[in-house]
Amino acid sequence: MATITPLAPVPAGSALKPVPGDTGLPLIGNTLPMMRDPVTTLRQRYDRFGPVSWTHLFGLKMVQMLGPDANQFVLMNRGDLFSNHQGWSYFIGPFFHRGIMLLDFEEHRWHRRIMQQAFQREALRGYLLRMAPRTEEGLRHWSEGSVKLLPALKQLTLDLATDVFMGRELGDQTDRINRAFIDTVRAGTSLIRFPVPGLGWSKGLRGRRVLERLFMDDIGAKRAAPDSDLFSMLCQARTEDGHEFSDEDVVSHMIFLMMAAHDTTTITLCTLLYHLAREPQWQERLREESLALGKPWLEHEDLDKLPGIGMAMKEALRLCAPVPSMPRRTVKDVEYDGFYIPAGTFINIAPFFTHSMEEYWPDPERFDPERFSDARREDRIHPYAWVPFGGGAHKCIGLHFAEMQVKSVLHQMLLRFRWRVPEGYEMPLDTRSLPVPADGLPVTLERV
Ligand code: HEM
Repeated sequence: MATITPLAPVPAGSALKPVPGDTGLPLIGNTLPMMRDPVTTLRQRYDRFGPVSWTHLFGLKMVQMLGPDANQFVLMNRGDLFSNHQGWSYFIGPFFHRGIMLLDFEEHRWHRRIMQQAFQREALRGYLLRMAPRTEEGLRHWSEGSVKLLPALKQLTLDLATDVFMGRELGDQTDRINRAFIDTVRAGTSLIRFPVPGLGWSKGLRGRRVLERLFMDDIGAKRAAPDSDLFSMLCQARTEDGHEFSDEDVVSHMIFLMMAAHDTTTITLCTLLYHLAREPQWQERLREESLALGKPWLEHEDLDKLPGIGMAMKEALRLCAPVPSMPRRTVKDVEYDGFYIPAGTFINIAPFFTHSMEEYWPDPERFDPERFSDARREDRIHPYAWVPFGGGAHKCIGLHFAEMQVKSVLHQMLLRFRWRVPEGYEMPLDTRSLPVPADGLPVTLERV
């Protein structure tokens, strides 16, 4: 077992403890086990070191702060101790710079107040109205038999995003834009973190340029003829005191938003559909709920009328948090749980891990949506035990959008298809970047 080494000496005379940890392998540290199996790796570290420890990851010295208390401390960020910009930029800065999640403190609050206008209730109602017929059109092309759900759902959510977000069809650009998104997202966890032609980092930079051009080319027309899509909403968004986004801001926010929305909802739908395939009694229960609603499409006022889907979605987000980690960097010396973390340290919190802690979640690997029923509400054990959308100032601004989209797609899937997987099938997860089914999630579809 590797020797335990302190992160940094504590200041003279301080009663604080140094953060314990180990370096892992030369050069790559603990990157590979963390990418291959983050939950087991973090569990081993938690059992060995406790909730705060450091190691080398992705070329950095990084402190893992594990469990709900750490989530709360970091996400609430009292005293502006942690920078989002410095944490996330290391991973995705070249590809998503000036995205709202990469802004800090006063500047972030300024942008968030403007962006909030595009996520008001009325705007959301409009997005759902656009989304529902699009979903139906997409699903109409799905045929019975064997289907890989990951690519099919990715295509569906991208089609939805281009309409609901951009207000237009991509036509023959679809594949190129899809590729650009995948490349920008994947580039963040490249092992080679500089541009080498053909490798991830270069592809990510090229993806960013493709997306910038796509939005910049459209922005004049959008400003001239606004509609109910998100791109228009960002162009029009203005606070009461008259603040609004520049063209460059709108483009950066659109690139970030498309990414933030596209992969996360696809992952949530994959997790849901996987568990519902393994547990047909749950699939039937949700289908009955959707049939009882008696509507082919969901409208905004229907969202709370499907309690089973609501619980199942929460459970899917617990079992597979689409944003598994949230990196930050300390901008001041931090004291946490008696430990000393100096300014300039990269830290990480890990919803993926928190959601699998048996200390908080009985039988954590089991798909059990009833955990979230009024009778049980296991998430109430700690306000930061269930954190798929983060918390504090950077809490996901699109969480209601995500809820709408997942419920809307699932409702239509339930009415149209039954789906199953072979007895004993377990979905392998590719956790190198955001967690996705490594085999594309093959299922058998039959019409209802
Ligand atoms: C199930 C789907 C989703 C999940 C699990 C999710 C998760 C998250 C998480 C964990 C964060 C916080 C990251 C941090 O603090 O470091 C976040 C931020 C954000 N999300 Fe989501 N998200 C989802 C869907 C969406 C959608 C659909 C949109 C847009 C339509 C969106 C837009 C954003 C934005 C703009 C931020 C940054 C907010 C800020 O920094 O102020 N997300 N999301």
